[in-house]
Amino acid sequence: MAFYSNFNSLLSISVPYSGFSLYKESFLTPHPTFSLYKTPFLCNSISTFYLRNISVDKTPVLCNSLSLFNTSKCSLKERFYKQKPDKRAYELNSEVSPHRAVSAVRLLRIEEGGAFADQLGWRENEMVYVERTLGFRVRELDDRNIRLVTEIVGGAVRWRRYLDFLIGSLCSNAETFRGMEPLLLQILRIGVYEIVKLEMPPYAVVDENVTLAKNALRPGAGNFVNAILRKLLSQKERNLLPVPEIEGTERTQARALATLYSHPVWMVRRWINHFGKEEAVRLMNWNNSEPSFSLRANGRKGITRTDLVLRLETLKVPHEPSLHMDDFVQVKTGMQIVIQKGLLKDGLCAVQDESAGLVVSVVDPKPGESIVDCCAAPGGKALFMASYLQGQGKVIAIDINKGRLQVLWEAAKLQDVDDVIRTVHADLRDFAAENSLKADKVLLDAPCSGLGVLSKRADLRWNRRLEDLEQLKDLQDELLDAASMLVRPGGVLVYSTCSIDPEENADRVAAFLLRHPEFTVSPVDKFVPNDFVTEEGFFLSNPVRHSLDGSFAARLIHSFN
Ligand SMILES: C[S@@+](CC[C@H](N)C(=O)[O-])C[C@H]1O[C@@H](n2cnc3c(N)ncnc32)[C@H](O)[C@@H]1O
Repeated sequence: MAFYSNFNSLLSISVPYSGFSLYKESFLTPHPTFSLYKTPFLCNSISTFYLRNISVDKTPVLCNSLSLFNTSKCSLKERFYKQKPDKRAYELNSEVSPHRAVSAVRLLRIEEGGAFADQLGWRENEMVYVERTLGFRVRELDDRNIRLVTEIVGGAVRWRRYLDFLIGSLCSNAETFRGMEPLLLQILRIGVYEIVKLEMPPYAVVDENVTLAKNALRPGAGNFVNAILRKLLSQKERNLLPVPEIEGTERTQARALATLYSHPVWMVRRWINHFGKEEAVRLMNWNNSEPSFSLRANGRKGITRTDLVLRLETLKVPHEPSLHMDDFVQVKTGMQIVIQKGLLKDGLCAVQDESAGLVVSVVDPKPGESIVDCCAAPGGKALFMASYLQGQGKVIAIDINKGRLQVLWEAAKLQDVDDVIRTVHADLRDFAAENSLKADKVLLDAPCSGLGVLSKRADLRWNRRLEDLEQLKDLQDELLDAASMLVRPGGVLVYSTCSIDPEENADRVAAFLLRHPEFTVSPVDKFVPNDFVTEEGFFLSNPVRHSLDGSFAARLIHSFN
């Protein structure tokens, strides 16, 4: 049995305080369109929290999962009520440091699945969440504040496991840490990250985070933050910060490394297994470093790399030309300025990692060709391929996700390549079964673990599970089979991922070739620099070796008969 919830409906749930996370997860897993609306409030050890439905469609809410909460200890308002427009004008609180307040709320939303850690810049509606969560207004953020939010949020997400290890070691017992309310934990993570990793002036960090906790929660929360951060400072000043011991069995060593370098244990074990301990540590260091971004000059709009460099110089954005791709420029800092000055909005350039550009080099698109991009959205590679066609030929961009496909289409218009792009909203497997289309070139940029892009996608490491990899492998095989049906005799099939995991890459290609003897490997050495070519003739960019995102591509040729 189900009842229905509308957009913006709120559901309130009261549970024993210590079980907050468990109850919340039990509800959110089967109901992904809900997210935590407000920090839970605590009264007599009962925590009441609100979940908001963010789906625009009516969402069925299953009574089975509701009954999860119907134990003797907890109560649930099994009634939705429409959220009233919030007409309250929140009062300005000028005591609270605005970038810390915004960072804490953004961190909270990332953990609840309502925001992404790789968000650059500022979204107009973000202050609404901040005010609702904190119950007051904070001062306007200037450019420096916005940069700090990006840095603190990215860092606190990357270092989450290590920060929690330190915070846990400073709590009087494990229960105190486990039962901590979410906003309080985020404030502590910010404080610990600022002291330990950013080495910011420590007493200011303590004062500012205590003020935030007092105002956003209650005076007792401020005292708690004060106690934890002061203990941490004292340990740091005496060089006594706890360090996980890397000793014992392979498993315990992997656990300690996972804490020290802040990654999930299963990932560390897998990388030690595939690449060895030293390479795994180098990879984790890369993932924890501040990401740099690359811009691709849009030749279709007549913009050369020299033009782009001139614009970046005028804007005083530090940059370096790419060593591997003629149209690309690396930008270490200052992406905020690039966004604000409209370079992306005007379609003059696009944010694209060189590793993604090199995958397009492996496809080698030429004017007049028909190209199918099987998993095309949000469109980085499809748009770059389209720019090579110079108005002749076509790129058929297929994707199962309508919203992301719309993003691709809007970008195609901005970048002036919409004349050669056609979008198709479909499951590739159905499309291949129902269409007799045969293209010159087919790119399958498959859904993957994304383990090659963890420096840019800071929260991804915490969202991936080992089981996901197994499921992805099956999907990748199915999509490869489907993509192969769209290649003409003598045509090219490129399989790519943004993963460095051999099981998603070379192993998938080997399994495909066993099922499809009509395809053979065409080595990629004619298309990318030798340094990126593996022994089997595949393309592989390695974050540690090339200082780029990790990605993989295999070029396969269909026989003529
Ligand atoms: C790695 S992303 C593609 C990135 C894209 N090529 C780019 O350069 O921006 C994988 C895409 O596969 C799409 N996808 C997943 N399963 C699919 C399916 N069965 N059929 C078509 N697209 C699918 C996802 O929606 C996602 O947009």
